[in-house]
Amino acid sequence: MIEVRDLRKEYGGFTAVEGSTFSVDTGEVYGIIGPNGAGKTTTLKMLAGLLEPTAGDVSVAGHDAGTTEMRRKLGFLPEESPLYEEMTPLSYLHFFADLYDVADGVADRRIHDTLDELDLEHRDRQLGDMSKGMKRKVAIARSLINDPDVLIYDEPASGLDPLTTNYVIDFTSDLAEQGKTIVFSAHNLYHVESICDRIAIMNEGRVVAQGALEDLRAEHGETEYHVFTTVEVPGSVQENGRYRSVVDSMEGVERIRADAQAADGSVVDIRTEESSLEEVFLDLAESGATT
Ligand SMILES: Nc1ncnc2c1ncn2[C@@H]1O[C@H](COP(=O)(O)OP(=O)(O)OP(=O)(O)O)[C@@H](O)[C@H]1O
Repeated sequence: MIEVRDLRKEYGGFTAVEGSTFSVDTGEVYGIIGPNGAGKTTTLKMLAGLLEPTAGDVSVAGHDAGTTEMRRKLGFLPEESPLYEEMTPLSYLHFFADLYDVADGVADRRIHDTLDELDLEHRDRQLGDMSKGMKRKVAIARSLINDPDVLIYDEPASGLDPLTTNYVIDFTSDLAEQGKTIVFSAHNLYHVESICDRIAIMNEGRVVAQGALEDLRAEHGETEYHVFTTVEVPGSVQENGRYRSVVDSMEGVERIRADAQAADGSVVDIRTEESSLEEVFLDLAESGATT
């Protein structure tokens, strides 16, 4: 659905994005994470056809980025969505429906259905008088006005309280279940972990790792084995009447088993702990790894 090849963006002499190559399948949720300034917004804007790449290719649903055909298939949610403050949600959304040539009857139904799904109250209040969360919901409704196949969301839950954040993330996940293809950036790795099929980690303009979380963990993460024994073994700490040792390999587990047996004890429990996305991310960001 989305193909990105060798994408590069320079601002003046500064390279903000370099050599990005990835693809997103139909119905997939693809998360882009990375520290501040990694190039996420720049990448998303190029995907949405709002920023001309210095080099490289982007195609969305078979159309080049920026073409009218592509825009009709796409909904973009910017990181900050300035709305026309004097408009109400209804007048604002009808205005954009007109821009997309959505027939009046269809627009009416779509706007009300979407605002119902988003649980937006006070639809006749001016946008300038609405809370941040309400404004974000209106911006999300705007991204859906043309019933696009592809959604590009730049930090959809940025600056929202935890309740509204959960609402927006769940809503995004529901959109994916309805078959939309979604690319989004986020700073909250838990959200990315919970709803993304695949993830790209960006650092200093480059995609330094990408894949399903399990693959990223296998390639860049670590597995820790927490081994509980009935007796003290070298390196163990006492915990609730037993002893816990932490090792990073099965050989380590076998060594502890042998140590425990030699002290007339035994292994009573082994727990596996995988690196979280946060740990993989921090390792990659700190090592400045590149692909
Ligand atoms: N219009 C611009 N002119 C010059 N430099 C820019 C411009 N827009 C972005 N940059 C620079 O490009 C780099 C990437 O910025 P970008 O906004 O894409 O990062 P980001 O990963 O989205 O960051 P954040 O998480 O803080 O939103 C940064 O160093 C930024 O300062």
